[in-house]
Amino acid sequence: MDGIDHLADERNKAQFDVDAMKIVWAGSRHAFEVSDRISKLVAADPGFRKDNRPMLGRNELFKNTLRKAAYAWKRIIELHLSEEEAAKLRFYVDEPAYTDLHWGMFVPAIKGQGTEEQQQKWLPLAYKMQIIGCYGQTELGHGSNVQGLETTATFDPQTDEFVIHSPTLTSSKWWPGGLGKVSTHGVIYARLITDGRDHGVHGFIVQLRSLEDHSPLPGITVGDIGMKFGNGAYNTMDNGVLRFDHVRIPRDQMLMRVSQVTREGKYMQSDVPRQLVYGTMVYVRQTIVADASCALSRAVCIATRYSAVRRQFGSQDGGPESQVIDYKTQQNRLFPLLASAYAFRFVGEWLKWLYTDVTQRLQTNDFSTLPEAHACTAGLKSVTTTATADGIEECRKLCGGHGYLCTSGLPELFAVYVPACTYEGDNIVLLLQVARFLMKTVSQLGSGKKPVGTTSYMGQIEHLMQCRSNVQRAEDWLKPSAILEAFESRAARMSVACAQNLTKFTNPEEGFAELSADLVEAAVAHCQLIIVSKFIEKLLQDIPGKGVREQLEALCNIYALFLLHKHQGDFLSTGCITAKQASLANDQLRSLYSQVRPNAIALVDAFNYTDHFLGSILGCYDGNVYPKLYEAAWKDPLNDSVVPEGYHEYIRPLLKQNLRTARL
Ligand SMILES: CCCCC/C=C\C/C=C\C/C=C\C=C\C(=O)SCCNC(=O)CCNC(=O)[C@H](O)C(C)(C)COP(=O)(O)OP(=O)(O)OC[C@H]1O[C@@H](n2cnc3c(N)ncnc32)[C@H](O)[C@@H]1OP(=O)(O)O
Ligand SMILES: Cc1cc2nc3c(=O)[nH]c(=O)nc-3n(C[C@H](O)[C@H](O)[C@H](O)COP(=O)(O)OP(=O)(O)OC[C@H]3O[C@@H](n4cnc5c(N)ncnc54)[C@H](O)[C@@H]3O)c2cc1C
Repeated sequence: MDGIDHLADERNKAQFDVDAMKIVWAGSRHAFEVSDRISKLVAADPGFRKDNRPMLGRNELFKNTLRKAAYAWKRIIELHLSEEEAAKLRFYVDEPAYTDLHWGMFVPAIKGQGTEEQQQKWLPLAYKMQIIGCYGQTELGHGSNVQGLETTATFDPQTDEFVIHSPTLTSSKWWPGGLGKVSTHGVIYARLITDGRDHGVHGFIVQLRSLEDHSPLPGITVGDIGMKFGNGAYNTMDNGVLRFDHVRIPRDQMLMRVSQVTREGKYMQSDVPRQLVYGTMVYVRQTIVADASCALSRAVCIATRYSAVRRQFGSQDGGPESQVIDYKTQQNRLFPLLASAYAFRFVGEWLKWLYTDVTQRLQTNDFSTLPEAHACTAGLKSVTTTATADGIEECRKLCGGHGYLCTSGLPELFAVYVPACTYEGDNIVLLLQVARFLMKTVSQLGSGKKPVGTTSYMGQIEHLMQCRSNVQRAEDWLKPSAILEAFESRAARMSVACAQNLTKFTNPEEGFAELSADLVEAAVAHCQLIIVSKFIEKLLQDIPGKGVREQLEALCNIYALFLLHKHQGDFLSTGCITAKQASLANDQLRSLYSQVRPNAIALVDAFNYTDHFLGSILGCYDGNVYPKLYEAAWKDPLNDSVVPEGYHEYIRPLLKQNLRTARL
C-alpha cells in the first residue's frame, strides 16, 4: 500500500539467521525451495483468490471450490508438477475440497489395503482423476465405534458378487467428505457376511455415480448432509449421506490384502493383523499432526505480527503507546503457542519417520511396532489438535476486537480447524486407546519384557517412582535432563497410579470405564512427554545458521516449562517436584519470554507464509494494518449502497411510528 515495512524495526532486532530457520522449519533445503516456489505461484494467481469466501452462499461457494479444484488440476498437469509439488499446491490453495479425501484417504486406502492386482487396476484411474473417490466409513448411528457399523456386504456365490445394503436409517453413511456431490467411487466400510457368518468390518470399492452423466447408480441414494459450523470454512466440502439398496459389486472389489473371500465364498485371513483394516486412519492421523503445526503457526504468525503493530496504553511524554506484545500477559499467552507450533513441527517430522518405519516393517511381515504406531498417532493427533484448536481461538482473543473480523482470517481458520478434534477419531476416544496401551505396558513391567520406543522410559520405573527433582535455581530448569526427568516421572507415576487403581476392580472393563477420566490425563502426560523429548532430540542434531540453535533451545524450554506450569497440579500431586521448584520454573519462563521477545517477528517470518496463504489483514507481512482494515470495510457488500436495502420496508416505517409516539 504505502510500500513501507511497518515491522522493519522488529525484523532488525532479530538475533538469528531467519533464512537458516526457514530451512529448519521446512525440514530441508529441498522442502523449503518447493514450498517457497509453489506458495508464491498460488499467491500470484488470481484463479486462487479466496478473500470473498465468507460472503458467498453455499451453492456459489461450492461451485467456486469445484472451479478451483479443476483449475488446480489443470495447473498441475500444465506445469508437470511432481506428487510432492502437487500436494503443496493443494495445500496453499487452502480450501477444503473433495480432492483432500481423494488423495488423502481414497488413494491411501487402496494402497494400504488392496492387493497388488487391485492397486494396478484402480490406482492409475485414481491418479489420473478418471475416477474420484471418498472414504465411506462413518454412519449416522456410529462413528467412533467402528465395530458397530451396520452396512452389510453379503457374498452371493451364485453371481460371485457382494450385495451392499443399508439395513436401517442409522446405517446410512454420514459425513464422508467429497461423497455428497462429487465422488464417483468410495472405499466403503461394511460388515462382511459369507454363508450367514459375520466377519466384521471390511473395505470395498463401490462405484456410486455414473461416469457418463454423474447420476447415482441404481440402488444408491446420495446427497449432502447440510451446512456446517462457520461461514465459508468447511462448507466448501460436500460431506455426504449415502444409502445402499442391495447394490451389487464384483467380488474382486473387496480390498483383499488383509483377508480374502474365495470364488466358493470361503473367508480366509492372511497372517497380517486385522487392525490393518484401520491402516488408513493411522496414516491420516500422522498427517494431521504435521498439519496441526501449520494451522497453529498460521494463527500465531497473525497474532504475533498484530501484537507488534497494535499499541495500547503506556504513552510517556506524548510518545507512542506500548506495543501490546510487550505486555507480559500477552507474552505468556502468545509465546507458548509459538513454541508449540515449533514443537508440533518436530514431533510431526518424527511421527512421519515412525510411520515410514512401521510401513516398511509391515512389508516384511514384522508387526511388532504396530501397537506403538497406533498409540503414537492416536495420542499425538489428539493432543496436538486440541492444543491447536484452543490456540487458534486464543490467537483470535490476542488480537482484541479486530480478531473477530473475518478479515483477520482467524474466525475462518478456527471454524475449518476445530473439527480436527473430532474427525479421524474423537480426541477422547483416541486418548483412551493410548491409555489401554499404557496399562498394558505397565502390566508387563514385572514380566521381564523390556518396554521399547516411546515407553522405554518405563524401563527405569523404580527410579522414576521415587526420584525427586534436584532443581535449586531457576536456570537449572534449562537442563534437558531436569526437564526430561520431571516429565518422565510425572507420566510414569500417573500411569502406575491408574494401573494400581484398576486392580481394585474385579471386572477390568468396569474399572477402565470408571477411571477413564484419570486414564485420559495419564495418556496426555505420556503424549506431552513424547513431544518434549522429540524437541530435545531435535536439538541434538546439527543445526546450522547463526543463532538458530539458541532460539530453538529457548522455544523448547518455553514449551516444556509452560506445560509444567499449566499442569503443575500433576507434577506436585505426584511428588515429582516441589512447590518451590514449580515457582522457579515460572521465574525461568518469564526470563525466556524476554529472550524471545526481540526475535518474535523473525520467528514467525521463518514460517515463510505468503499474505495470500495467511489470508489476514492483521497478519500481513508489512504490518500496514489500519489502512487495509479501513479499505476492506468499504468493500463489504453491505456498503455497496449508503442507504441499505430494506430501509423503505423496515426502517422508515419504524422511524415514522417513533415520531408519532414522540409527539403523543
Ligand atoms: C494430505 C491429505 C490429507 C487428507 C486428510 C487430512 C486431514 C483431514 C482433513 C479433513 C478431514 C477429512 C476426513 C476425515 C475422515 C474421517 O474422519 S474417517 C473416519 C475416522 N474414524 C475414526 O477415526 C473412528 C475411530 N475409532 C477407531 O479407530 C476404533 O473404533 C477404535 C480404535 C476406537 C476402537 O477399535 P476396536 O477395534 O473396536 O477396538 P479395541 O479397542 O478393542 O481394539 C482392538 C485392538 O486393535 C488395536 N487398534 C485399534 N485401532 C488400531 C489401529 N488403527 N491400528 C492398529 N491397531 C489398532 C487396539 O490397540 C487393540 O489392540 P489390543 O488388542 O489391545 O492389542
Ligand atoms: C468435518 C468432518 C469430516 C469428516 N469426514 C469423514 C470422512 O471423510 N469419512 C468418514 O468416514 N467419516 C468422516 N467424519 C466422521 C468422523 O470420523 C466422526 O465424526 C468421528 O470419528 C467421531 O465419531 P462420532 O461422530 O461417532 O462421535 P461419537 O463417538 O458419537 O462422540 C460423541 C461424544 O461421545 C464421546 N464418546 C464416544 N465414545 C466414547 C467412549 N468409548 N468413552 C468415552 N467417551 C466416548 C466422545 O468423546 C464425544 O464427546 C467426519 C467428521 C467431521 C466432523
